[in-house]
Amino acid sequence: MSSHGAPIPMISKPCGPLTGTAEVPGDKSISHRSLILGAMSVGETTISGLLEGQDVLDTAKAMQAFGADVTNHGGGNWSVHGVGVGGFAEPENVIDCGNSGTGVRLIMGAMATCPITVTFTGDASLNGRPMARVTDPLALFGCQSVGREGGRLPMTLVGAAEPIPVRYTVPVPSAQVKSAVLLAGLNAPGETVVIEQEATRDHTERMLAGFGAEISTEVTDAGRVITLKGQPELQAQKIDVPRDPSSAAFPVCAAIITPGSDVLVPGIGLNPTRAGLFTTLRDMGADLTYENERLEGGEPVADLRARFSPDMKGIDVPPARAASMIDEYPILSVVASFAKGKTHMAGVKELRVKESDRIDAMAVGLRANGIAVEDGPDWWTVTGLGHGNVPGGATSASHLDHRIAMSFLILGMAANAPVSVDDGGPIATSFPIFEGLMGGLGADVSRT
Ligand SMILES: O=C(O)C1=C[C@@H](OP(=O)(O)O)[C@@H](O)[C@H](O)C1
Ligand SMILES: C=C(OP(=O)(O)O)C(=O)O
Repeated sequence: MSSHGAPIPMISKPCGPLTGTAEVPGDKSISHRSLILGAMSVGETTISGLLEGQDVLDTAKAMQAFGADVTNHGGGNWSVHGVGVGGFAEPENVIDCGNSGTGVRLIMGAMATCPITVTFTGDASLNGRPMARVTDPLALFGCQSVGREGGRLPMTLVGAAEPIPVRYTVPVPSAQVKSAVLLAGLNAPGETVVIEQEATRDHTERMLAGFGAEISTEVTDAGRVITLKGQPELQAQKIDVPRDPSSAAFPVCAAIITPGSDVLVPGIGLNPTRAGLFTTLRDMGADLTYENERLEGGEPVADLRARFSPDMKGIDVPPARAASMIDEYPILSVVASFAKGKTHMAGVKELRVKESDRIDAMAVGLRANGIAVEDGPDWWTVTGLGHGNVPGGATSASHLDHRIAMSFLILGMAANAPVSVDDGGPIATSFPIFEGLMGGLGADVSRT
């Protein structure tokens, strides 16, 4: 992939209606957790529908380096023979998590209460992202760390030989921080308690319960209080990874902005901690319906039907919804460009510390394509021009950020002139079949 290699410039040209069925790959968050929890279990965990994006492949490789037996059986079917809670061996080499914040932060948590020393690194994007948000709470367990200035990778962690349990209030809305603390708590005696003021994606809690840990969540005035009993024996599971709502966002939004489109995106999880974008699109007046609503593995799932929506209006996106759509703001800003009026997005400071500063990356790129964007430290406003009025025509920098690259390529499908990105390589981290899938619906996306 190009975050370690040559850039892959790409172009997206205005296209006719997008039609057909878009089967998006497995959920990235659940795929990482399946491999990590499988590696911390006793017995063989089998996984179907694993996302085979580079982020997840890097986590698979890491689990192998910690002593788990990870096997790819083909067709998205994988198995992990775990080493049990506290059973991680010391890797012989540096752990390279590539572009993945989820991978590195969850793995740091998982090793922090094992008596091993591990050095972590990543690509230029990951090595610029803040890690103190994870190493600060891990220090409370007794895990030491030393990294570059500002708590950046490469970084070495010395796991606690005699970990103590922790009570920790997460200071930023982050499922990665919450999950790192919970995974560290697995190998500490007694109860580890994590308090989050804003609800973030709850896959770690749900999956830990599925693997047999004693974990409970109480909703209080202080927020969600999550209590985990340490040192359980996790039991291997059979996991069927659902399709990723964050990937579904791209064909859904493409259909909404491209004249004449009608696209079905089947089997998408509507866990309320993930589905904020779809609510927002409906609030803007998008023609997005949920068909065949059902429960799968205890989670709400539906087939999404997205149709061209010429009459959308800009809205104020409620800040309380931010955590449930945090990865979807870049593509929402593209849809907002085709709505009439201003879309205001506030309470989104976290966007500045993702694979790129996503507010800045989108603001600069949208302006170059003829859209007015204002921004401040934790907010931005996009002034939509309505359908048929978005100029396009520019080449944008993707900053080693898959969501920025995909968002601009979707913009090009409905703008008046083609839109290019300097590097589509990072798309392989989360959505390796993006180009073929969008092409199959009728989009004109290619490498230049
Ligand atoms: O826990 C996870 O799987 C993720 C949490 C979010 O990050 P933060 O926890 O930093 O908000 C999200 O942006 C990321 O894509 C996946
Ligand atoms: C923020 C993201 O991922 P990560 O933090 O795992 O790099 C993302 O996929 O949008």
